[in-house]
Amino acid sequence: MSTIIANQQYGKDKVRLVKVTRLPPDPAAPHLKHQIVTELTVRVLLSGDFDASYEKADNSLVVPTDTVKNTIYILAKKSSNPTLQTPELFARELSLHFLSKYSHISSVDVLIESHNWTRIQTTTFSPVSSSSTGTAFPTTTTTKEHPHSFYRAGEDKRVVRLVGTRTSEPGKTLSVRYTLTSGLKDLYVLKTTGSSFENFHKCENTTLPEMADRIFSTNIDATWSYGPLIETVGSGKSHYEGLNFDKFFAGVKQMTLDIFANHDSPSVQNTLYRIGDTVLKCFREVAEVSFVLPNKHAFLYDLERFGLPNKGDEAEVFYPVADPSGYISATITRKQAHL
Ligand SMILES: O=c1[nH]c(=O)c2[nH]c(=O)[nH]c2[nH]1
Repeated sequence: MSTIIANQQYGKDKVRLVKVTRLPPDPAAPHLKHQIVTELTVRVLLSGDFDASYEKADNSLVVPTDTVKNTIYILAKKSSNPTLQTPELFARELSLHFLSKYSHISSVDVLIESHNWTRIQTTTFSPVSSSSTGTAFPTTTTTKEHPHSFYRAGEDKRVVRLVGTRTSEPGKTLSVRYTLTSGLKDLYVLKTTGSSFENFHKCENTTLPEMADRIFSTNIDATWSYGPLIETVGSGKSHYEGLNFDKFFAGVKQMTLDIFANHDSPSVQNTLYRIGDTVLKCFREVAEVSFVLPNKHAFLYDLERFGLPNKGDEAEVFYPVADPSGYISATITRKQAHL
């Protein structure tokens, strides 16, 4: 006989949902329909007393993955964070729902990706005629946020992974220990200078030249965690309450962009470290932060063959390659004071 020892989880993956929130009309412009949109991709995996379903084909305790999917949509409708714009809060609602409704579930693993729908700024164009040519050039006059139209600003996503584990006896007041990481994914950035890679290790296998100036392009994944989070339902005691997740997300994204842009990078490794160090200095609540920064290479195209200079200060034409890329990652935390 065999036995299950790990990874006993099942549930629904890639559940896609869009939620539209209708805001109350503005008395000054009641005809405008002010709305908010949130698009999420959700995975919910359950663990618990399910060995019999794997080992004995006994489905009596198996909450169908179809029910899991329905529950995601039902809670999206009923959420007390109605816009779903803070995915950490929706993840907690999902986790608490499954743990409180099904006493044989011991742990709920929720993964949410929130897609980057950004409100469109519309502009009123006033055509201006050029006196010499008579051509009409559009010049902008006013810009305003559109009440209900959005564009996908990028493939970057806000991500949350929450594992809620029951710490109380089934049937008693529910206490939960959460492991929570927030993050951002696929933040694709590029700088055309202000990046170098020099004085690296060399051996007979090395062909890479010293690079005093290069393109730096990467697709950033960052995740950060908050230390232990514990909640006893109904007690008013929850570590979750005091955390401003939107502030952390906006802050980490902005710090990442600022340091990427402003720091003269001697290597991807050092830029990664500087971003992490800044996040930990600015946000005491963040216990550790992890990054994955693929180094997406763009090589100089050899135009010398055609008598065209394309090196050093005259380097202008490059060819970006999808594969292979460098892969630079690290998890960073505060140094412990020595006792
Ligand atoms: O920033 C870099 N780090 C590396 O480790 C590396 N290796 C490489 O070939 N190019 C680069 N660039």
